[in-house]
Amino acid sequence: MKRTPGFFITGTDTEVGKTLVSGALIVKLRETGINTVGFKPVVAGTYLDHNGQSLNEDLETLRIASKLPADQVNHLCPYILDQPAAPHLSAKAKGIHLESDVILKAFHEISRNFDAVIVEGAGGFLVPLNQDENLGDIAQSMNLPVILVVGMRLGCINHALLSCEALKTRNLPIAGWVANTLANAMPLLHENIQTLKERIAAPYLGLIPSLPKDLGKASDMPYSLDALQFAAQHINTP
Ligand SMILES: Nc1ncnc2c1ncn2[C@@H]1O[C@H](COP(=O)(O)OP(=O)(O)OP(=O)(O)O)[C@@H](O)[C@H]1O
Ligand SMILES: C[C@H](N)[C@H](N)CCCCCC(=O)O
Ligand SMILES: [Mg+2]
Repeated sequence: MKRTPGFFITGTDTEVGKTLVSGALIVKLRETGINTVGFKPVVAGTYLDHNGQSLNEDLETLRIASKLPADQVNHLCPYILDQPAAPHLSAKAKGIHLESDVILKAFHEISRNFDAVIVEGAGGFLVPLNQDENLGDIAQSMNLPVILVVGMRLGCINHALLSCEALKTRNLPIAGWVANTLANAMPLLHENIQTLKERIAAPYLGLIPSLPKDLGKASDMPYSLDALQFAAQHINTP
């Protein structure tokens, strides 16, 4: 396997399977001996576990995949906001100004201790960070090849092609794209994938099927390691 500094995982929208793909890639890279960790620039939305501790589902998934103990979850994200909303708005409601410098510092810190970092974006590619910056700027500063997760539902063709244009405008290399089946498979799934294959100038990394019932997750809970391993079997690493 080629050496990789990691990937920036973006998606056609929020709730399209970025966390599933990020966790699966961490599992895959770790299986080949690459000491890989997950990272999120910002998360919005927390739940209370049975001990009353405030947790975020994406960070828990990335932590479990990265084989880190519970008390190290804060290393995976500099901004943990409680309200599940657009991050700059959740932050503003709490009087917090999201700073790219803070995010990049946390990213460089964690990068020092691992061979590869899988960075999961928040929402789609151009989600705002503050009045002047967005997640696309963060991806550009991190200088990682990008993987686009396409949530296979009606409308995804347009969202995927818009995302590719935005990536191209920023000269960000697309290492590949993943088709992710959401809970309900869409009509003409394979024809939709073919349409995208003909239009996205980057390798197709595979189709993740709908998770089997016993591997499905409650909406605000993390993915299980079994679910990540299932997804990992269906995608290639670029
Ligand atoms: N292959 C799949 N099979 C069944 N359900 C899925 C699949 N992929 C994703 N889902 C469901 O869709 C929801 C969104 O997935 P996920 O959290 O991975 O998206 P996301 O892009 O990371 O969202 P966010 O923008 O909030 O980070 C989850 O609740 C998950 O259960
Ligand atoms: C809270 C949610 N799960 C995501 N983490 C954030 C999604 C932000 C979407 C903003 C938008 O594009 O309108
Ligand atoms: Mg996510």
